Amino acid sequence: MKNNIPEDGSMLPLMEEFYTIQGEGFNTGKAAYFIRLGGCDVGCHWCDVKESWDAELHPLTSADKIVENAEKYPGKAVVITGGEPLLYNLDYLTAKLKEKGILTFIETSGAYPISGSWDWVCLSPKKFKSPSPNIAQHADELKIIVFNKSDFEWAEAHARTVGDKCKLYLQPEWSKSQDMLPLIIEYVKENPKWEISLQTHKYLNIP
Ligand SMILES: C[S@@+](CC[C@H](N)C(=O)[O-])C[C@H]1O[C@@H](n2cnc3c(N)ncnc32)[C@H](O)[C@@H]1O
Ligand SMILES: Nc1nc2[nH]cc(C(=O)O)c2c(=O)[nH]1
Ligand code: SF4
Ligand SMILES: [Mg+2]
Repeated sequence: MKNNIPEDGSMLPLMEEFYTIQGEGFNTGKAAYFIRLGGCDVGCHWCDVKESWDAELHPLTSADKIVENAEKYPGKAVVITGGEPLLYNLDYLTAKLKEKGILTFIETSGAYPISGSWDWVCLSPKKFKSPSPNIAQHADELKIIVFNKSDFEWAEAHARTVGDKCKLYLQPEWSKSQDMLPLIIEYVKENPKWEISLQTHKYLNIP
């Protein structure tokens, strides 16, 4: 029990859940049910969901209830995000989802050790709190947020930590997109192992 949150993952602080289209990265364009867990201590100054940071503001919800909600939708994939979802033990939630034939995708900074059983791991490491040891080996996708020029070198350092099959994405920080996109475009043309990821849901005006 940490802050009244059971460590077996049976109850999780749920900020919001919504059925939408994955807007970012490899799975862009696919229908998915998003489960956003509250709590994050990474502290990215440009984070687009700062309301998620304080776990205590988000009601503890049973993992069974979350699965029951996810099951109602025709899209058979969930994205577990936050906040930082790996603050919690996700073994129980992901096992139940998979029992129901639902694909499990995660969005994580990697700041905490991996738990859960995943069909797709998007690792988006942050300068503000380094990824935990070995998490890079689990990444199917490395998604680096580009806030300034120095982030390209930082991206390459992280690319050296992931496996050969890991997809590599550069995603502009939303408020810096205008300035960073021309640099990202040139970078990808010169270094085609990288691809561009955009937050397409923000252009589409969907959650
Ligand atoms: C809000 S985070 C939650 C999951 C996890 N804490 C993480 O950072 O990966 C979801 C995704 O949004 C990205 N993101 C957050 N704020 C952003 C911003 N202002 N511009 C672009 N991407 C952003 C993160 O890097 C991450 O890939
Ligand atoms: N449509 C949509 N796609 C997303 N991909 C990652 C998101 C996130 O906040 O984790 C996100 C989100 O908030 N909405
Ligand atoms: S790690 Fe993710 S949720 Fe936490 S502050 Fe950074 S972008 Fe926001
Ligand atoms: Mg988002």
